[in-house]
Amino acid sequence: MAALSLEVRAKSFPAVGTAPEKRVLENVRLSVEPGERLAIIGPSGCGKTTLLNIAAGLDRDFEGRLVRDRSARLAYVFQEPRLLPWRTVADNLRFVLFDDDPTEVDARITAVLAEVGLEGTQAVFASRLSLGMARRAALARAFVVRPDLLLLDEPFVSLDEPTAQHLRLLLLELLERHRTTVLFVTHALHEAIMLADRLLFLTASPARVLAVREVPLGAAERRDPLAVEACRNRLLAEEAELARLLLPASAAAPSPLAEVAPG
Ligand SMILES: Nc1ncnc2c1ncn2[C@@H]1O[C@H](COP(=O)(O)OP(=O)(O)OP(=O)(O)O)[C@@H](O)[C@H]1O
Repeated sequence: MAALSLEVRAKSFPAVGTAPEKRVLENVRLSVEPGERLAIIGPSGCGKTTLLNIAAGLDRDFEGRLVRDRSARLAYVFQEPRLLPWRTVADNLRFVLFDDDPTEVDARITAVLAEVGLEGTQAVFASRLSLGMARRAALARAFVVRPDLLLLDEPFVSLDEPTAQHLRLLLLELLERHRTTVLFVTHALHEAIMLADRLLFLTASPARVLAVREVPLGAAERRDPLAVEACRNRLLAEEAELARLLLPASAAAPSPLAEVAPG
């Protein structure tokens, strides 16, 4: 059985004031197998976050069907870290572990903070963290629940490229170590190639599925920026429609920096 199976026949946001009703998603189907990592890629504002919210069960106002094991533990890393600034790092993690044995909780928090490179920060208030550290803490809060299904919405947006790359490598390490099932959203094809097994491309709004492609890279190649770049260029060269979707018309030479800007 798939870890997640979703069919959105239609999703619209109702008219508000002078803004008319907006159709965002149309006939989008996807499924994620246990242990698989699926990336959703599409232009800014096409409906990626909306789709992720539906997959999470946060938005039930759509035509279609969501099938997910209700007993599966779900973690969601939002576009913004969404930490509670008045709580310490440890308390932010403790907040999502309320059902667990309190004697085990501290050890789990210490271990996961070490995994994300935040050892020794238990007592630091979240408001004191840099954005890079806050994003690490948000990853720690997701992994501390040992999720059966992890949803990520552009988890490295607004970071400088070296920091983002550092965190991508860290996330890849965590995903491989824990064999986590993942559904994640990004606008950056090189990030998707690095982290995902399969890529689902959405059209501009109202979003439909444009294409689904496997990522033919092994663990070592994912960590090699040149191999990722070559894979990306191959994909864009083979698929004219993807290139039109992801590259500005003026882009002469494909490069990660030429991709659509984050929203
Ligand atoms: N609650 C809402 N009410 C009305 N319109 C909304 C609402 N949430 C999102 N939208 C609109 O739906 C469309 C899709 O938004 P969504 O955030 O899902 O896109 P996205 O692909 O994730 O964008 P980005 O790449 O900028 O993160 C946008 O036009 C957005 O303005």
